[in-house]
Amino acid sequence: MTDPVEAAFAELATHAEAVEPLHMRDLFAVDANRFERLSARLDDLLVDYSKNRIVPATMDLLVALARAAGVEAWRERMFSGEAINGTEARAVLHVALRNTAKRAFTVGGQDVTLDVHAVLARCRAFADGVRSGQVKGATDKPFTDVINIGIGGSDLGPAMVNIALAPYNDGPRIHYVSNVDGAHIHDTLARLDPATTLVIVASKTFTTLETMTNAASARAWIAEALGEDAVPRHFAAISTAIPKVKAFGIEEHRAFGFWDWVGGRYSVWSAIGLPVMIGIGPDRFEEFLAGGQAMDDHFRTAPLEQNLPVILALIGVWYRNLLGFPTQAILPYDQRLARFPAHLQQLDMESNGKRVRKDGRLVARPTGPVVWGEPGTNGQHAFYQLIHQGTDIVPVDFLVAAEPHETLGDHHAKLVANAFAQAEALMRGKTADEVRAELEAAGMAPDAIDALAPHKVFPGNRPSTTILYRKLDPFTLGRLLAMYEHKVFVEGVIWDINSFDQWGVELGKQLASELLPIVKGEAEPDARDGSTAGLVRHFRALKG
Ligand SMILES: O=P(O)(O)OC[C@H]1O[C@H](O)[C@H](O)[C@@H](O)[C@@H]1O
Repeated sequence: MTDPVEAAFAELATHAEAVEPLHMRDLFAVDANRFERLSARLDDLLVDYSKNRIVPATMDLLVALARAAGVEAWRERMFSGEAINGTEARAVLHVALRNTAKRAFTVGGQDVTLDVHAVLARCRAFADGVRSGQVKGATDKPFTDVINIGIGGSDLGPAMVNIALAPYNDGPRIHYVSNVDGAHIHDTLARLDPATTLVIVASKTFTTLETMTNAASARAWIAEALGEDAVPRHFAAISTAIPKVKAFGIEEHRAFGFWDWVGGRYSVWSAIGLPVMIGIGPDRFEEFLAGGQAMDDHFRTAPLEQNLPVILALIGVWYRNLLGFPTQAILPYDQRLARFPAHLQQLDMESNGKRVRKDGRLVARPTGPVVWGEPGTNGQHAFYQLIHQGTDIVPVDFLVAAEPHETLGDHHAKLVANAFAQAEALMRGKTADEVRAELEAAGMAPDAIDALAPHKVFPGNRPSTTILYRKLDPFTLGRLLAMYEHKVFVEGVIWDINSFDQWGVELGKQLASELLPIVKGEAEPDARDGSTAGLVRHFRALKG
């Protein structure tokens, strides 16, 4: 009997042959309702996917693929706390962290709701204390600055949210140090006064080399300036490994826990969000959580055909597997989403950058794309050339707010006009006839037109999805982030991979610990490969 997923892919492959030659210009011309047919919304949040290389029948076949892959059943398995992260035997329940409606979530038969809300209440009290100045440093001064020391999921999520919600930050300034490169912590500490600085060490495992190295340097900075006794007053920690936190010298009442059923890249909703909470306040942080939950409810209950994360995932699968596009650009026309592409890069590439299926067999087709991006309009003046006229097709997500936070002349209208113009240009393109007519009208000689015209042609038919929302407030940011999390989940289900482990980061860590004594000159590189040995020797010679 044919595998139903393979059968659905086979049908899609036949369909793709019919769709590939079609140009979106013509599809819009013949279907006045294409936008209505190929867009979906959740309240103010609109996903316009009509500028993609699909016809309505494509979505029917893709939804059939999702059903064949068991997306609905897997979704329930996730929400019901089953250990769907098979290689680590863990549940995947970040949705339980944004449970503002206090629904019951269980892991291994245990309701985790009380635990989640107990930690949230402790975070809330601590954040309020720091914000009001009740929680003070060792010299009785309130904290003006907070440094979050973490990396990966313990950095990107909160750092991204902090920038996104800057207009709501009415608390201390929040800084993020992640890289083990001493330049990062050095340049951050150089601007700060230890007497008014709180350091949060954020690490799920509390063993990560970068974080522990930076934490030790920050600890020495505090101890040197204010004395060893000041350390407990200037430190807090967020981790699933509370005994390790205590061993570092951070007191239990300053330690905020989370659980192994929260993946690092999904942890901003947990105590890992504490620096955000200190910045914007606990009430605003709860609005962010509520936004996440609103998207969870939508994802769990909306029919697949109208389900925003499912639609985004299916378009992703269509491009990756049927049309063979290798990357996905995230281009927010919202400057405060500057780190959103980097966060989604970790979310998507660490989750779906997998080559074996859940049962260990090699995957049948390509999995996660390379995810990248920068805010518009900046990217327009940098890399959009390739998106418009390069040889690879790059599917794009544009993110646009209807309302800005500031009323500054016509900045926002210009921003939005550019976003819509890019989507239109990618879709329409510019034909050779149009180019020639334009050049003729400008009075160019026929020979010169012949030479220049090919360079000025835009093939068009380049796909984009536009995500339009009222305003980038905490609630909306929560919805956007949860939407992409579920998108990645759905794609992982279709590809039959485990989206919740990350073994691919381990080998480099292992080799770095072997190479450290060699780099330091305490051991010789003879046993390494020729390149590594050569690099070590040249490095040693250069550093003198
Ligand atoms: O929070 P930590 O345990 O310090 O881990 C920090 C990060 O490093 C790891 O190598 C993983 O790739 C990430 O998923 C994780 O978020």
